[in-house]
Amino acid sequence: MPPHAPTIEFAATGLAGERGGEPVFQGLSFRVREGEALTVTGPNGAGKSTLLRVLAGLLPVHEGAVSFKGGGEDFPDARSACHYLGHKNAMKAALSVEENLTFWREFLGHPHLDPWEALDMVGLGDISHLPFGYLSTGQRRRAAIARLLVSYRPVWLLDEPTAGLDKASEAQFAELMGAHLEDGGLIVAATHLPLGLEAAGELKMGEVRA
Ligand SMILES: Nc1ncnc2c1ncn2[C@@H]1O[C@H](COP(=O)(O)OP(=O)(O)OP(=O)(O)O)[C@@H](O)[C@H]1O
Repeated sequence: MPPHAPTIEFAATGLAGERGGEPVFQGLSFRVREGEALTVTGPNGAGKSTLLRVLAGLLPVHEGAVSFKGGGEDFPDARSACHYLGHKNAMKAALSVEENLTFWREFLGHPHLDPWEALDMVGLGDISHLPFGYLSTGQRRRAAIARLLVSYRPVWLLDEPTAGLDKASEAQFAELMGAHLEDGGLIVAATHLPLGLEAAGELKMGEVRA
């Protein structure tokens, strides 16, 4: 990276989010810079998924702000800079795994790895021709993880990314996250499980509302 390149920074300031007109969290602030990871923890219903959806621009900011700096013309704001991996895998069951990734690569822009290359990285190279609907739960999650690799976005917002993965796939995903951080990306991940990210910061969310 050139010495004077701006530092990438993703931040929330005084953020509040709602669900169904009810407040879920408020007054939440954090800052994550390139190469850094933040894990979001808390009990069921604490608002982790709601927070990630607000950060991704999929739910409105009720109060406060989400900001992204240093992305230049390619990534002028938070919405354009974020990959969002939610609970659902966002793939069409009838299309092959490779066709799904080809669609996402074109849709999301900033093409990065070829679909076959990304599928190799998650250990699905041999079954890229199968309809997504034929895959096992863990294989589906790995295909969804490959989506992060076919299109480049500096911020990875991950909601329980390792749900359904076996130990070997968890370790493989930890390596992919590490490589993304080394490349100057950043990660915000909601999780109940350790993700194998060294030196990740932690944002603890509060108790479930009554
Ligand atoms: N569409 C919705 N309408 C109304 N309330 C909702 C809606 N979606 C979620 N909620 C409520 O918002 C609160 C936060 O839910 P959220 O899914 O963000 O929690 P979470 O911390 O991700 O939980 P988990 O650990 O179980 O995934 C919960 O009380 C939930 O019932």
